[in-house]
Amino acid sequence: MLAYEAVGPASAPVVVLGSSLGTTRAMWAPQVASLSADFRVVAYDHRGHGASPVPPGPYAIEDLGRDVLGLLDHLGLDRVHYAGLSLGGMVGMWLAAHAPDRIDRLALLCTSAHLPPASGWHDRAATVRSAGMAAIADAVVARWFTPVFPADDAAAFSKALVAIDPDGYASCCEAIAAMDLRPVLGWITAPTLVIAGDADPATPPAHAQTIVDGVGAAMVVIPGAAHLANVERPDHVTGLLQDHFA
Ligand SMILES: O=C(O)CC1=CCC(=O)O1
Repeated sequence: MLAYEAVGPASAPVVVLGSSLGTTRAMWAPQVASLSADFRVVAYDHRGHGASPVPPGPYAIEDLGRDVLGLLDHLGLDRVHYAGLSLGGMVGMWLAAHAPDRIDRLALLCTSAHLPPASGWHDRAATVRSAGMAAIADAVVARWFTPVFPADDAAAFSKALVAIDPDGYASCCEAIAAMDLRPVLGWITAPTLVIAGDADPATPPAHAQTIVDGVGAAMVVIPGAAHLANVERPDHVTGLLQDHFA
């Protein structure tokens, strides 16, 4: 069972939050306090991350999506809103396409339906398996925040990244390498909001546009945000999620 935390009124509509590769549910701290005033917020750790189990890899996005369906079943939740950033957004697209009866409204942040080249993900998986998470930390965190983001805060995210299990992280890299969700975007019927950071070098706004074109979604580009836009522009992102799920 995935590790999770649930905050907010037990009878309120549920918002499930899926985080990015190399982070835990703590990534959503800037949103949880505000969202939990009106929603039951369930933030979880992907398999291979945080306090969730690390089954043997490689993983597929479908595996991560079925983990979330298992969590919903465990919690007795038939239908929820879902917001996912990056890897969390990939899981959100899979869920909304393959389990449309379980997903009410969908928010996809700083994510992509297809993120080649696969060789880059296999190289990254091999690096962390042989040399550990510290070998990739500086390069990864440089894509998460713009240069004006406070260095101490970036260092805290780097420390959390280095604490992720290398096998779990590598197996999620392999899931991204094999992912191509473009053919199923048209299956998504949930009202969808796509959010991009204007300075995101990992999943730039062009990737968001592909999702918008495939789903028929609304799109917002956040100024002054790199990949972890919900951390760098917390109030803007929280407001968008509150409006979309209201
Ligand atoms: O780690 C990166 O390079 C950016 C990223 C891609 C998928 C994800 O969750 O983060």
